[in-house]
Amino acid sequence: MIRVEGVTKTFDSNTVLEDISTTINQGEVVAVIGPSGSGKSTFLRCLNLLEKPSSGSIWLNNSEITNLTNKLEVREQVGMVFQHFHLFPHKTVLDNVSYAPQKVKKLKTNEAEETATQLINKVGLGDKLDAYPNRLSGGQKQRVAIARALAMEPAVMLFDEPTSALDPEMVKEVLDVMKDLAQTGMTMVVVTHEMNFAREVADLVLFLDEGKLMEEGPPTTFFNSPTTDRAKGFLDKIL
Ligand SMILES: Nc1ncnc2c1ncn2[C@@H]1O[C@H](COP(=O)(O)OP(=O)(O)OP(=O)(O)O)[C@@H](O)[C@H]1O
Repeated sequence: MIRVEGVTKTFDSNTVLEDISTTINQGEVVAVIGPSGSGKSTFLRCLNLLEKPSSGSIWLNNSEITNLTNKLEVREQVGMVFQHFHLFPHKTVLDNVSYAPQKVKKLKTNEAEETATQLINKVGLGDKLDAYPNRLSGGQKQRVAIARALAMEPAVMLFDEPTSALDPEMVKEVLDVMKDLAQTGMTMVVVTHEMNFAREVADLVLFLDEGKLMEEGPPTTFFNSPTTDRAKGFLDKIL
């Protein structure tokens, strides 16, 4: 579904990703793990062209997207959830979720609102349809952000440290929504520091260090028998 071939990303003279190649198959949940500054977010942002690779190519469903000028086409297919929610502050929960399908997919208001309501119910916020973001907790905001991304019916969902800005008691409610989503067969790429999520939910772990893809494999292999000193050192520090 997503193929990454020899992707390198350089900011000025700083090489942040170096010759990354991997394949993310349909329905797979991929956890991207690594120390701070290892390039995880940049890798994720290359997948939906928020960052353009300096070299190499990205393929989505066998079409190369690396040089597409119409990035909207990619964003429709690849949803993204950020650490800091980015909800529209002056729109209600319902309007936040139904806005893009009306604007971009040209859905009629009632159609968009019907789908949005279903998604908002699914993330457990059916009683907050008319609430504004400033009345929601961080965990609730993030669940709205997930519903909003899903409203575009993406083929792939990217999550960039979706629980890092949350108070600890709200982390679980967001991870639970993500687990449910994984069970529906959604293809998901998740940059995360939540090792239990990676262990329990991911099909594949990508371990990045200093911009290099150092290890790639199922979580049991990565967590139980990492092969590189870098991964061993990282796991020793955090587990
Ligand atoms: N737009 C940018 N311009 C210049 N340098 C950048 C830019 N974005 C990221 N970088 C640099 O790229 C490197 C990797 O950053 P990135 O955010 O991808 O790492 P990360 O592994 O996600 O880190 P963290 O876990 O701390 O979020 C860092 O040195 C960062 O300063």
